[in-house]
Amino acid sequence: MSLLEVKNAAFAYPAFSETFSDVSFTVRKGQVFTILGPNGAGKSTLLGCLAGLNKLSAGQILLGGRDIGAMSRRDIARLQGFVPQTLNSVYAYSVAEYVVMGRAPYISSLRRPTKEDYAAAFEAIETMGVGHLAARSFSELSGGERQQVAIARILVQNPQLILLDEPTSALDFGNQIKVVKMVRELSQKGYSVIMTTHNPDHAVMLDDTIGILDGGGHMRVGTAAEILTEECLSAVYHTEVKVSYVEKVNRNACLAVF
Ligand SMILES: Nc1ncnc2c1ncn2[C@@H]1O[C@H](COP(=O)(O)OP(=O)(O)OP(=O)(O)O)[C@@H](O)[C@H]1O
Repeated sequence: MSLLEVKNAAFAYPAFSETFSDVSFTVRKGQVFTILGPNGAGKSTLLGCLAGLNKLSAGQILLGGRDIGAMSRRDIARLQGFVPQTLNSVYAYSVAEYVVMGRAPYISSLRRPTKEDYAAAFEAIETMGVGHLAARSFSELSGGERQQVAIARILVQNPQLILLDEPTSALDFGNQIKVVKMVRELSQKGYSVIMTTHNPDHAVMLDDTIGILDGGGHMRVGTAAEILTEECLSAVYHTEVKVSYVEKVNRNACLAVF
């Protein structure tokens, strides 16, 4: 059984025409599914549907075999962690307090986080290389630092499926690659990951399944070799793209003609 099954999904914001329709794909344990597509194509909206936050107008999403529309937030959170694109914090939580909240699906409302919960939080903070930020206030962090801390919180939540909405958007060149490598490592450990990105090279590096939204509400699903072609990328991004093998890095690179 697939961990996630998306069947003929469609979504429309109230009073708007459909953002996307007839989107179908499955994600199994350990699989990375990268979502590409131009600005406004519906990547974040689709991720919101997969997280159970946006209600489909047609079709069905099954998480662990259950219709996500019929699941409680707590049940969803035990299986799935979501890092949205914008990370606001109204309260002045420290990074450690923010990350330990990832344990919430396992802590009853009457219990405070234990030493073990904090130990798991500090381990995740170290894994993300942000140990130096542990005592800082989350609301004072830069956008990129918040993204890294938010991923640490998801690691503490220990879900089977991790949804990352543009996890590299605010990151410098080195930290982008660090996050892409971490996604690959998570999949090797058996986590399933769905992430959106504006950089097709990230999909090349992850070399797994890709769904590309075309800006007209349709999603094409396939392997990196099937989707990351000059024809497909040039058509979807409305700019001439060349895909070239680069021996020095031993992979294809997607290059915009300038
Ligand atoms: N709350 C809303 N009400 C109405 N329309 C919305 C709402 N949120 C988003 N949209 C519209 O839905 C479409 C898809 O938006 P979405 O944010 O999902 O795109 P995206 O592919 O994630 O874009 P980007 O790459 O720019 O982040 C856009 O046309 C956007 O303007």
